[in-house]
Amino acid sequence: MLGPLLGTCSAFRVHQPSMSLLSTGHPAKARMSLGTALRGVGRLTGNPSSQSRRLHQSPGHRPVPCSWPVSRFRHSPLPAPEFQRSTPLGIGASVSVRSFGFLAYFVRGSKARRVPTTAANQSTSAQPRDPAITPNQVAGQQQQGHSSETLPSHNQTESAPLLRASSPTPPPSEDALEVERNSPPQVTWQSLLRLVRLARPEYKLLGCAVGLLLVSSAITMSVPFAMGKIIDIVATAATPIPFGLTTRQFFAILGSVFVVGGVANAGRVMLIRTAGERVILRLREKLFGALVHQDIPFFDRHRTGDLVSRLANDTNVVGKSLTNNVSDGLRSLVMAGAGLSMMVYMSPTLTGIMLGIVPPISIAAIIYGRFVRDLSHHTQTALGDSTKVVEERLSNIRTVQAFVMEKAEQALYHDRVHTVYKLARREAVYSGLFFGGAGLFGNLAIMAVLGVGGNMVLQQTLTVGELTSFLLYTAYVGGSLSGLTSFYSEIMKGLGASGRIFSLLDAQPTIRSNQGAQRTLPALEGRVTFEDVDFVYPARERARIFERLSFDVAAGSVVGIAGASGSGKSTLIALLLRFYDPQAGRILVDGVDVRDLDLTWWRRQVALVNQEPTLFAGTIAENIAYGLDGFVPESRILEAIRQASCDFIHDLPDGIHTFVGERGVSLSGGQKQRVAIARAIIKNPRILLFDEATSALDSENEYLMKEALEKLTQGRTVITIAHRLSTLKSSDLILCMEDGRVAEMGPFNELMAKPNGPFRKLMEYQTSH
Ligand SMILES: Nc1ncnc2c1ncn2[C@@H]1O[C@H](COP(=O)(O)OP(=O)(O)OP(=O)(O)O)[C@@H](O)[C@H]1O
Repeated sequence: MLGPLLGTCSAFRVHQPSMSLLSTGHPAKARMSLGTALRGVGRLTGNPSSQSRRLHQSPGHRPVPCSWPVSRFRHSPLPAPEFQRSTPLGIGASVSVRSFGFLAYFVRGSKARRVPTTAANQSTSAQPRDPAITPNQVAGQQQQGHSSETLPSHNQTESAPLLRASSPTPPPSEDALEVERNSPPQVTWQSLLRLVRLARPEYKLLGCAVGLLLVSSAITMSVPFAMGKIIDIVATAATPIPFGLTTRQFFAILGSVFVVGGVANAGRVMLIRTAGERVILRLREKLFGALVHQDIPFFDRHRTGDLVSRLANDTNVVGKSLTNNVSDGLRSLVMAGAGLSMMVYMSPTLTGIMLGIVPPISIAAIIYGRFVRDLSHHTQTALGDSTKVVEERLSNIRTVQAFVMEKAEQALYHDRVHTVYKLARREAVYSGLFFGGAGLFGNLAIMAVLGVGGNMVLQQTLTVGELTSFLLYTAYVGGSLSGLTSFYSEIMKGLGASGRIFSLLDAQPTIRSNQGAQRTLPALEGRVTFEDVDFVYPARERARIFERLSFDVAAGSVVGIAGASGSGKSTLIALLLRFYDPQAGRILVDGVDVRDLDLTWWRRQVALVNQEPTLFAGTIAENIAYGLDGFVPESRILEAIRQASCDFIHDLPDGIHTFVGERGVSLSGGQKQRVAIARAIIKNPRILLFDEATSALDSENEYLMKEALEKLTQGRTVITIAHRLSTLKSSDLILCMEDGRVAEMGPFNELMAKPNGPFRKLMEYQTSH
């Protein structure tokens, strides 16, 4: 009796790889992985140089606004080990482990909901929020199990809010923001429907794919039956070939059917993936569009790393869950149903035995699997922490090397990776026991079926071929059930990811262009008035910046703003540009409240040169033309370069087509500032805002720039934030800021003539230090 049974077993083992090839649904399963995420980001990044060079070729082309920091993704969470994966232990292990996975889906599903964002999101922002805490302290605290996010902010100890917002939505507290960031999204029927609606435009592709899926699944499910028949034909000459076919004809037909199955499967995979990529493409475009239109308080609340992760990872998860996972789930459903029916058809007794053994073992496996999975989760978290160190230190390598901290950083990383190693080692031991046990019990279950089935063969109530078919169907059903469990958890992941995406898509900016009276002023003169302005930053509502701030800047005048660091000089500019709205009071331009102006029109009247000018990865020409619509002639760029005294550009080998690197890294601070000034000048704005725009220039270049700027400022209102005496001297009017209010205001000489005046004291302090 054992002979045929062992023969059956070994035949199964030999055939298993080829069967798994036929059952392409599972090997082909696309799971979210680090590689996928990086590929996604790679696509987003594109080739900046090639993109940027097109500026002057295509009218309407705008420079690439930014390049995505690929490094932020390098620590994307690695997928946790999946316990339902087939093992090299043979059929028993494969069947039982997959079956355990089926019952374990509740565990994974709930976990997927509990941990919506993992190391990827945490690790992207390792900046300490409390300025009093150094990076090393942060690192130390993280090592003790606290992430930088949980560090108490010094503001939390401050007294109750000084001001209440009069804006439509009250600013959320920092704690509330933390909760918002960490809380899992709501999974409801509406969100499920909304998720499904994303795939609606792809219904043609998906419909064809489902048709092909049914064909390929039907053919795949005929394999065990056909194999059983072949074994019976070969083993017993008495078994007739169906439909009176010859052996040759039988194999030819079988081969042709398999070819059809292969073609159908290939078509299914191609169509499904194409549909998935199209969903991802649309989602990414929509999401990026929504993000760039958000107001600045939104970006104060959300960390860039989180947003990038949603754009790259979550869109991918959603696209895949709607297409690949649904297709795989459907395939699993069809195959599990058909397989179980065939099992019952072949032998109800053996089916009963199988169903009696697997569920109890599966329940035990769920409990153990949960324990091992939690261990794995700890390992992933520790891995995320260690990745944070790498990312932060490598992106700030100049600081690390300048402070000769290489060895200290190495030691810190050593500690982190050793923690990961210890957890991973523990996980390896328990996982080994898990897989070993699962394989053993699976094989025991198979043995039981073989024992009973063997007896049935001896009693001639079952043929050897039928027993083989039965075992093959068992394997197929096991695999399909496993597919169904991952289908559930993938859909859950998709729902979680779509919830995070929808929350961004639904976010309504409080400051946007299509609100208010949307006025434009035909002849803007440029008078700027602050009238009793109260302001707190929404993300830090307990720290008042301005209280009843009032001043008036005449049209066409040059105003210098002085004040100690942190006195709110840059905040003035942020308010003027409507990055924020004041909670009380008004900001007027030519007597009109800026909130009544069309935002796009208003921002086009103003040009800003920042303290730390931001250049984008692209050429100098593209950076200068940034903000202009349509085709920009080279002559216009050269004129702006001349006006901004950017002569250094002509000495560069590629001139205005020199690539400036990410964030303009290949230019010096002074050169970047001059390019930024050219970028402001080319806009020909009515109001020019300089936020310490010449601070990075040496004395000679500052002098040259000053001369150039004097010409440029004629006929415009210019507001200059400056610390340097030389810059302030040439202003028509000086505003000296102190404690959120204008402490003093007047011409330079007048303010300097007051022996104890705040401005004079500030200047004296600066010149004596
Ligand atoms: N986005 C923000 N969210 C919360 N608080 C902010 C934000 N930006 C600035 N602040 C705070 O507002 C205050 C004023 O900052 P601001 O940048 O206007 O000062 P400043 O006078 O320009 O300083 P400096 O001369 O050093 O550039 C500071 O206490 C700063 O910490």
